[in-house]
Amino acid sequence: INVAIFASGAGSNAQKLIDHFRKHSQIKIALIVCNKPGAGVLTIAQNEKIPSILIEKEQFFRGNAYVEELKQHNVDFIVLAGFLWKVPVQLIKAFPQRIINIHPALLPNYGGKGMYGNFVHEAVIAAKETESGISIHYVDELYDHGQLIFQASCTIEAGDTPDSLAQKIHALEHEHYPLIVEKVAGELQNRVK
Ligand SMILES: N[C@@H]1O[C@H](COP(=O)(O)O)[C@@H](O)[C@H]1O
Repeated sequence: INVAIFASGAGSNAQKLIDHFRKHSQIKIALIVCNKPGAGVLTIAQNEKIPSILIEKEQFFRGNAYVEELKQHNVDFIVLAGFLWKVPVQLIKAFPQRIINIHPALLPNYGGKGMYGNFVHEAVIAAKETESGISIHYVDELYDHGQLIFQASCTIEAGDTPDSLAQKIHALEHEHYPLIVEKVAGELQNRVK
């Protein structure tokens, strides 16, 4: 199973996924797709010698959504890891039940357009929530909306700030995302056999 990681930021989740699947016999991180010039994840791709493509808005939303490029890299499964653009229907149709995303909050709360990075943690803390967490879900036409696959939570202590909460959330993401990708992509492997 060839996996493409879509990311817009630093790429800490991408790095954990690359480390986890480095010696994996069935699942390979085959491509990094990024929409932000200079993003940290592009440096990770270079260091790891993994092909990467920098995508343009025009072609992504009004062109072929890079479906051809993904096919050229024999991509079977797409993992969003801090990718900030909504996935166009064309791409969802080309990869049915083969695109998953991780969101740094307990969906269905604190999801949707504009709800990313520290904006999420600020909103969670402002609402005086006592817990937060991560949500991994299949991607559909709406932001942070598709069928849930997995959630894990952490408590919010009195002194927590958006930054300290972000640290706790990243720890949960790095612990669980590689294992969930392995499980879901592994099931795909059995489906395509
Ligand atoms: N969607 C969110 O964006 C962040 C990306 O972090 P990184 O993987 O680029 O470090 C993660 O917290 C993820 O949940």
